[in-house]
Amino acid sequence: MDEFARIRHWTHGRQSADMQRRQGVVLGIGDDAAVVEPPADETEPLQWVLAVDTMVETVHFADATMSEEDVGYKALAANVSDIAAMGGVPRHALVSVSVPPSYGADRMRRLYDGLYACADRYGVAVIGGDTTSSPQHLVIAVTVIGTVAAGRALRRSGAQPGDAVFVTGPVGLSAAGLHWLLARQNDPLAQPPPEAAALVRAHRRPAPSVRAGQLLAARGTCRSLNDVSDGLASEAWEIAEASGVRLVLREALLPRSGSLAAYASRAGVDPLEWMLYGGEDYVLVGTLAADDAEAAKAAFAAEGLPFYVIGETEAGDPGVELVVRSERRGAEERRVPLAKRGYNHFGG
Ligand SMILES: Nc1ncnc2c1ncn2[C@@H]1O[C@H](COP(=O)(O)OP(=O)(O)OP(=O)(O)O)[C@@H](O)[C@H]1O
Ligand SMILES: Cc1ncc(C[n+]2csc(CCOP(=O)(O)O)c2C)c(N)n1
Ligand SMILES: [Mg+2]
Ligand SMILES: [Mg+2]
Ligand SMILES: [Mg+2]
Repeated sequence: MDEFARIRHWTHGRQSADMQRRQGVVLGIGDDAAVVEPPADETEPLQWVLAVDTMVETVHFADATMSEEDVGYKALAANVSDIAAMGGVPRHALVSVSVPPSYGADRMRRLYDGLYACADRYGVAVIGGDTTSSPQHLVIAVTVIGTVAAGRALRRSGAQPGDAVFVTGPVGLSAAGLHWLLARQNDPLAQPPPEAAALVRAHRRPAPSVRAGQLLAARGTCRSLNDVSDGLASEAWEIAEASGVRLVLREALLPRSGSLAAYASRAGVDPLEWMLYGGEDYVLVGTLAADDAEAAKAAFAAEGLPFYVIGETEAGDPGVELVVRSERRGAEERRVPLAKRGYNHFGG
């Protein structure tokens, strides 16, 4: 199959005309560029929210860690998560792939099966992309375009002293899943522990907090927001530096997953390492006015969504601290500074 036959094989007839129409698509895949109608919202004016993120074979995934479907799903989900982290509604996606000889047309078709599954899950219209060959590794870069009510986009920079710090889901599962997948690679006969399925799923099929981001944008009390790609500590540091505040996280308040605890104990690893520094969780971390924390939690619960208050902010030099969980009741609170560490493509 040549380049053009491949593109057709991967994308032709994959999304309903209805879904494309709902997102204002006038002209989708097939011309020099896509054409979309700006969405008309009857209640309030909108602004565009735009993001791009890339995944590279051997850096973000490998044959041992992800299926083709998983790669396509996660490439779009990671971008949808950036739109969620602004409080936006994801609408359109452009997909750029650089394809090595090891990925034939049918392997790529499976990648698009996963990508379209994610697109349908979040109501995103795939409207175009780009295709090149690659000498060795697969590279996929997805651009997502969304909207937010004008002036309501949630930034990293609005945290104020006295805010409550929250997360919209548990952290550390994806890193634990990756740990298991890499361990299995070295010992293919190893029996999966019972908790492996949940951890591997968290790694392969992240569930971006899109509805949560929208609820937060609509509340008007959320002052800062970020999504967790590089690890909770690193994203908390980004909020601290952008806002000029200190974030104080409490170990005892961090959501604990039974699967994570069980696997960490089996692997002889402190689960806190994965929770703080693992990354690829694609939950949201942010701050909101402390007096709205209880009501926000209730509003989330009413929609079946988790919301965990995990600490508070303080005035002072930007930084992140952890209040360590004490073994003894009534013991004096012990704080440790958290390193500005996490996944970083160039070390440091
Ligand atoms: N090569 C680049 N050229 C221009 N802007 C960039 C480039 N790389 C990143 N940015 C911008 O820098 C900011 C931070 O990007 P970054 O990729 O660190 O955030 P993220 O996408 O939330 O995190 P991650 O990529 O780890 O998931 C964004 O505004 C992004 O648009
Ligand atoms: C095979 C393999 N090795 C390592 C990792 C871990 N990893 C890669 S990128 C990243 C942070 C997010 O990326 P970005 O900052 O580019 O959004 C993490 C935690 C993986 N997923 N697969
Ligand atoms: Mg990025
Ligand atoms: Mg982000
Ligand atoms: Mg990153």
